[in-house]
Amino acid sequence: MGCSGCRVRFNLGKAVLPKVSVFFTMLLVFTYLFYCLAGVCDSVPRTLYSHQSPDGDYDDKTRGLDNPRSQALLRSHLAEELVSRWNGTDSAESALGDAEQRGAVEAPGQQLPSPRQIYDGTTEDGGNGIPVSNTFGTKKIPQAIIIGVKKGGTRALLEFLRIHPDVRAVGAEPHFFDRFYDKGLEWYRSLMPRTLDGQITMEKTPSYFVTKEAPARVRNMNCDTKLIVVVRDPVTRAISDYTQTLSKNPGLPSFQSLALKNATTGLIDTTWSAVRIGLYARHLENWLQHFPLSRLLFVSGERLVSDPAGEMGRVQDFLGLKRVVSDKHFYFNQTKGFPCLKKPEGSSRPRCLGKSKGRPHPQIPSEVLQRLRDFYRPFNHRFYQMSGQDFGWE
Ligand SMILES: Nc1ncnc2c1ncn2[C@@H]1O[C@H](COP(=O)(O)OS(=O)(=O)O)[C@@H](OP(=O)(O)O)[C@H]1O
Repeated sequence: MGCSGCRVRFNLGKAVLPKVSVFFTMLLVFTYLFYCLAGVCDSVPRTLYSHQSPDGDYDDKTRGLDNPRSQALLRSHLAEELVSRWNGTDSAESALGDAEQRGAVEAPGQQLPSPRQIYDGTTEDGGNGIPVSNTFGTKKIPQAIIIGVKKGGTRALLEFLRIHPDVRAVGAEPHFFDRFYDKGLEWYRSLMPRTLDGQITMEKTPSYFVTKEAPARVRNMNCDTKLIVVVRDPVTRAISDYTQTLSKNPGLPSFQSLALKNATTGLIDTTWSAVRIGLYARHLENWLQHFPLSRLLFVSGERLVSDPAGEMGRVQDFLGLKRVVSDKHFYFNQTKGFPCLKKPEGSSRPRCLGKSKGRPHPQIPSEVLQRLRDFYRPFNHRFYQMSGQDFGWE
């Protein structure tokens, strides 16, 4: 009896099953299309999270994003993703480093990276190995910008900040306020990563600090923008700047022939950008025409190397962030001679910034160094007065 019943059902199934399965397939397809049209598919996490939870558990937890617990969870996953971004720094950094160097030698308007390339931090090969398809949150104009100085340690600061779960930043330098201002604010905003409530959007473009028009432009965007300047002894900074250009143009004249107008008189050539950028007091004057001092934070490039956690504490306070980035995130890499990020919990290996950061500098004759120190001294003192901080450069 049981057997015949089965047979009957089996026979019946044989005849009806194809139609039923077509019906259910169509039903599933239409339901899916309906949900997509209703916009639900857009909120489903894609590549960024799919690898984190193959069992689909993560999707269930993150669907209700207006729930603060879910947002916190998502932020912690973003933090993991950002830490792994640092861990991929060697490959990513060479692309970024190249992009930065290109920026130093190319005319404005050339090699404009696409918004997606800028967001990924890969302006050339597009392949830094970071899955970025975060579809949560909204793109906002930055609330805080690292405006300078070139070769001050701006990349290190940005990368240290990026491990903070409440910071989201563009990988490469957008150069909006100096080169691409005519693209408009919407273009600029489109370059930004998406942020959730409570997260800060940031970017770094060190040339803003020395761009005459930049302060008024940033103020027009938002007069409450927080501005961070990483400053470094202007003599070392100039040599670092020269070293970068030399790495691209091995035939470059010597540092001293570029720094001095006349070797006999020892007159400094202030038209050389490597020298001019170090006149911090002059550039700061320009910014103070448009922003109160309280909107600016000066980070010591030297202390960012000798005490990264200490400087990061100040930066996080200034940005109104919880002090998440601390001592436990850093270790000093003897081979590189710089602080690097430790292995973050549950993530992969420790990483340092790439080869273009922390390069050996050429030897400069001591009398040229002395001449430059004498030249910068009054400007440095003026800068200490204006900023209310003594950076101890001598
Ligand atoms: N943790 C860590 N690792 C490596 N390098 C570090 C770090 N902290 C600060 N620095 C210093 O950063 C200098 C490069 O500065 P920037 O990143 O501002 O350069 S750039 O303007 O973006 O090209 C770079 O300059 P050079 O030493 O001349 O290469 C470094 O001295």
